[in-house]
Amino acid sequence: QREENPQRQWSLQDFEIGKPLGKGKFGRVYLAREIKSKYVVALKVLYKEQIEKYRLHHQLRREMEIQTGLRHPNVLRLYGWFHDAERIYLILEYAHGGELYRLLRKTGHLREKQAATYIASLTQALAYCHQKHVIHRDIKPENLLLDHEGRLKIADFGWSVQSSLKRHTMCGTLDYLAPEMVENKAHDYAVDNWTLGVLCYEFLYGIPPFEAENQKDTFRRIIKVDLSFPSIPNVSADAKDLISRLLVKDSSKRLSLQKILEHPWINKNADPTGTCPK
Ligand SMILES: CC(=O)NC[C@@H]1CCN(c2c(Cl)cnc3[nH]c(-c4cn(C)nc4C)nc23)C1
Repeated sequence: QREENPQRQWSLQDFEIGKPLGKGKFGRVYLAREIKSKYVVALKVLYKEQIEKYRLHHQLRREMEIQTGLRHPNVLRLYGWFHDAERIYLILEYAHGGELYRLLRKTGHLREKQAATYIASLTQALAYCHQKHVIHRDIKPENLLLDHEGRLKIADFGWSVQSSLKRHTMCGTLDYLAPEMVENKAHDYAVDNWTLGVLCYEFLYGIPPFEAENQKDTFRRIIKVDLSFPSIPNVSADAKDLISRLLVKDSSKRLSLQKILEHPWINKNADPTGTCPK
């Protein structure tokens, strides 16, 4: 049957391949340009044998169906895909600003206006995803990209799920896991709210809140919600208030996405255009 928006059949011959941009989960991502339109994209190349070996084709299919259907200024677009004998190619939006992670490592920590702007963008993107019944579950700085105007883009929906009922599968890296995921309990949308708290803390202090020497200690700190605020850098009381209302063990008591957007710290500091000029 015809697609919702008729995707023409792409092939490798339609693109000029540029420099490698980095490693995704199961393949490399290249800068590329569609020859006719000169449109610049990121081309994610995945090896079929890897996908089969790790039995990931259903997860990949889910990622592709989910990301193709999402249209939001803070969600990286998946324009289409094609394959050849050994590889699957995802035609992704190219984020000119690169990984937020690098910016964070370079600057150490973000200014409050910058951090609030990114948290507001992430919250709006998650509210959009949740109303489309999608839980990302893997929001971490490595999966956050920046466009040419410094606008945040959530990428890599590899672990996102079409949430019908509560999910039980383990996923994500340690620092960003909510207690109910660490304790392998049923979890739902509210895991993304917890992660927003972790990210907000990391944007402002440069380190995630429950960082520890090893996994066991990180797990223990998460389950205990062992949260403390360093005195350096000096962070506003409003910011700490928002973080404290997100890093709550009982997932039903975490601040809702709507309430985050109404929080005083967001209202005072977030740039409505999402770009937050220097
Ligand atoms: C979230 C994710 O999939 N990360 C792994 C891949 C690394 C490059 N990916 C990019 C993807 Cl999928 C899209 N756009 C990108 N832009 C860049 C980039 C730009 N600069 C200046 N430096 C970099 C790096 N990278 C991408 C994603």
